[in-house]
Amino acid sequence: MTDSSRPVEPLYCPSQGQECLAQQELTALREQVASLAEQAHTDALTGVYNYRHFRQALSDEIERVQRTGQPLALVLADVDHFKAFNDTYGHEQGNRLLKALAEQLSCQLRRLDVLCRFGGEEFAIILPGTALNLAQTVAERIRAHIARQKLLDDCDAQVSMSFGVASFKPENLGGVTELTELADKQLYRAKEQGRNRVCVAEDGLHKAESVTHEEKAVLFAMLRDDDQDEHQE
Ligand SMILES: Nc1nc2c(ncn2[C@@H]2O[C@H](COP(=O)(O)OP(=O)(O)OP(=O)(O)O)[C@@H](O)[C@H]2O)c(=O)[nH]1
Repeated sequence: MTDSSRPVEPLYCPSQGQECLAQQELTALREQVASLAEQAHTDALTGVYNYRHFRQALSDEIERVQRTGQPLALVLADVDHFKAFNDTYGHEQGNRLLKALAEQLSCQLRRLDVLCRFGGEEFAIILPGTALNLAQTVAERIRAHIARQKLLDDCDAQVSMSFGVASFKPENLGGVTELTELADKQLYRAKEQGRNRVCVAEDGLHKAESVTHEEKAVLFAMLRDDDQDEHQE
């Protein structure tokens, strides 16, 4: 049943007031969409970028390296003995520590660097246009900064972080996963060697672990030749 006494509102009224209202609604909607998009890329606890954003940003940067030949470095940073911190001071205080660390890391970086929470107590820092030796210097500076910082007003715990650094070169095969693994290996070494230190994937490691397209083609040709020789014998 319809209420015939109620005036039917047109979907669109070309009077100025209606247009204004529609414009306001559109603006509000756009803001909501932008805010949702931002949330999808932000870590809720620390406010830095999340893992999803990390993979996207690193992939974009690798593509840029392949186009421009500019250097690119990745740093993985992990809080030392964070479980012990949580056990001693509580999970909430652990959360506050992660927030404080994200702030300290971020204030040590340039605007174009990308700081992300990689997961748990681990952060990733993408350093565009940065060669390996410079990335090592940056990681070392951050390490020293964190180690001497009083991170929480109400807690005297001394906190340190370990760092793994790797760089991407256009001649390397692989992408996001391979570069992340390289940095992660170095982070593991830093932990093994006693923590609160920076370990770096030497250039030699890149070259030894990667094979160019040309080298691959030669290797396959050699294998095919061997195969044919075996069949002929
Ligand atoms: N408070 C808090 N704790 C977290 C969060 N994410 C992960 N953790 C804790 O971080 C701890 C990480 O422990 P481990 O992986 O053993 O590492 P660790 O104690 O830092 O030891 P090393 O890395 O070897 O120095 C675990 O106890 C997790 O529960 C978080 O968002 N908040």
